[in-house]
Amino acid sequence: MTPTAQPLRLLLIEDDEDDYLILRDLLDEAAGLSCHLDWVSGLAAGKAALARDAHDLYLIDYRLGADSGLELLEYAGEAGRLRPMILLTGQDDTELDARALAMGAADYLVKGQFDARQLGRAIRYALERSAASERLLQSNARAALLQRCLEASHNGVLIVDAQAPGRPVIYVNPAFEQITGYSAEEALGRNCRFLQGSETRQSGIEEIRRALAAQREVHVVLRNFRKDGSAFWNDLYIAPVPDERGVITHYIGVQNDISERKHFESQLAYNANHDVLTGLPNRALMEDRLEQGCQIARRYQRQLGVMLLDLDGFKPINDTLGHAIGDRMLVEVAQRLAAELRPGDTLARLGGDEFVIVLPDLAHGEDVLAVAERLIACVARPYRLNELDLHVTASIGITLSDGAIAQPMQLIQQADLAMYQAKQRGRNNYQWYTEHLNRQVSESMTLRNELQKAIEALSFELHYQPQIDARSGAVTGYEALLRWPHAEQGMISPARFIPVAEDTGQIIPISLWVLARACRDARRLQLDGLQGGAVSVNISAVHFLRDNFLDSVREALRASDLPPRCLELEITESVLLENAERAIALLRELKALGVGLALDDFGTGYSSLSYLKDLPIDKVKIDRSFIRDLIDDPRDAAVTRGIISMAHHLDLQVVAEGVETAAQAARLFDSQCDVFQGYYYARPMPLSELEDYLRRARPAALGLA
Ligand SMILES: Nc1nc2c(ncn2[C@@H]2O[C@H](COP(=O)(O)O[C@H]3[C@@H](O)[C@H](n4cnc5c(=O)[nH]c(N)nc54)O[C@@H]3COP(=O)(O)O)[C@@H](O)[C@H]2O)c(=O)[nH]1
Repeated sequence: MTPTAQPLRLLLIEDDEDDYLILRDLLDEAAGLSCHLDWVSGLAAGKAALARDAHDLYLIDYRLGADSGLELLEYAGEAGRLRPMILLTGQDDTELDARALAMGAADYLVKGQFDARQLGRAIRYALERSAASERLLQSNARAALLQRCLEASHNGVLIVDAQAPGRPVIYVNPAFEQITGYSAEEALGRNCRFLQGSETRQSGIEEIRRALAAQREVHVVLRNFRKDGSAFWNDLYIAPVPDERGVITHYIGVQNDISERKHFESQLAYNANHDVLTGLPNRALMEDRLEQGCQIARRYQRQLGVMLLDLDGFKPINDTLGHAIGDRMLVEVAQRLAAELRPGDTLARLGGDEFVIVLPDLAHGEDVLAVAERLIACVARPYRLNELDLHVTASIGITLSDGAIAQPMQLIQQADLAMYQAKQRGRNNYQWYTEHLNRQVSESMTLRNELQKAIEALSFELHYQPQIDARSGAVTGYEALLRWPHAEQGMISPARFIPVAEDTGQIIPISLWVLARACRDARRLQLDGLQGGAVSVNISAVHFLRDNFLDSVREALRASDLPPRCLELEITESVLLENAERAIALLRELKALGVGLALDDFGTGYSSLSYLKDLPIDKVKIDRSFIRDLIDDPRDAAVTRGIISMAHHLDLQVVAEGVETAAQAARLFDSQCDVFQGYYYARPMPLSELEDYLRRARPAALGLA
């Protein structure tokens, strides 16, 4: 009986008041029973009281007028009332006793045959039995709920008997069956080792053994095997289950198949280190391999070779045929390169069409050359993609190390410099990194910085070199030549800084300044009454190909008020390289504007004669490399004559550059060359000197006619 401070509340359902009074007196006498007795009479009042459920125990008389107390037992049973009920009768009837107990009565007492002590004991027993069965019911309900939870769980659960020999499995839930493929019948009675397959030496298993020995819980991830032999990652939590005395009687294991998560994690780890397109190591993994390579080279006194390979001609394929084709080509390049390397080598893709090759174990540094040659050859084979034969080549920069380098990534920078050099040297070749190359690059960096300061301070000058008419000796024009007076290095040649400026884009402000200054100076000469003809300005292909080049010419003319016919633009064949049609269209617009056009350095570089007839130019300038050996080398003389003849047939004037001697001038004159320019006549000079020169110039003194 639950100990309570409150007296028990009892209800007597009885028609006879005398019986109520007798019972009340007996209860008062019953030792150890503190209770309060209520009384109702009749079946209806009894049902109502049962429905209210306000009492701890009911004493029900068998005879309720014409009704039977058994009806109340039945009613309570149907209503799910669980309070103990004791049936009281006037006579001892075994059959009635049995029926009453079957219908849920806790006891059966015959009126007049029990005393206070017996009544008290009957009530106590009834209450205790009722409490016990209520506890049992609750416990059964809880057990049923736990069972349902285990059955519904997505986690596999197994219970092991810790006391039985071999610790057999005594329970597995359906999720366990589903994860492992073993049915409960197949799993029960066995030790869990059957899930380990042959992998019994996993560190997790050791950990489980230690935990079980120490009787503590453990969480491990094991590689287990399903019934069909396939492996799965088992995220397993095992806890010891003690009984009331603290003795471990069972172990419960909760397991989860985390194979998918493991796969995803390893995919993530793979992706973090590999290029998704080609599957090659990416920059991160390459860095790692590079460091390892340096360690190997140091430890075993070997050479480490690092190559940076960049494809030539990949961009136009990618841009014109689309990225799908470009991607397929990159994959094929990766496969071809990989096939040329040894297992210990690393081929990585840095992005775009750039690959790194790390050769960590070279006996001789030169061994890298054979590899480079193989790589160049394999890349150059045609690619059959979308029924097209496509071609790319490779430029490779190579550097070597003995591994003693604090920052291995510097090797990539070195290889990059060498690769850039390979590009400059016509592509489809390899170049070594050298200290000299390094110096060149760092000089070029310094030059860039200084050039920027010069641009900002406008510390350039223009010198002018006269051009002489071969027949009359008159000055027909003068070429503007840029000069950069440097505080420490003196006059820096444009041949040195213009290529750097073209690379960096610094050529644009420089070129705009030259154009504006040349137009302004030419206009000043005109206003001073000096007849020098047109001023020729060298135009970099980088500037020429800018969208607003035409506007910048117009602006220079407008700002200086120079008539367009007094300006001549010298372009080189390189302007035609990228987009010849666009370049020719632009030349036509310039022509329409009224400026003169000359093709500079003719005979060098691209020199495709087919386009020459379409160019709206006025002049070609024979490169001074032909003039230099004109007298001694009959081939140069022949080329020069050929150029002059061809130009005349196309109605173009010919200017010879770099005329240094009278003999050269005479030979050129004989070959019908129209205009001479060179030190023989005058060196490039500042504007003030040009003014004097033009004042002094006498056609008869200069001409050969
Ligand atoms: N985009 C621009 N390029 C420019 C500009 N100014 C010059 N340049 C180009 O730089 C290159 C080197 O020019 P420079 O050192 O000025 O040399 C020129 C002449 O000084 C030189 N020359 C002239 N006569 C002789 C000679 O008899 N012998 C000899 N050894 N050299 C001589 O030739 C250069 C002229 O070249 P070109 O332009 O091809 O007529 C040079 O490529 C310049 O074009 C500029 O403002 N913008």
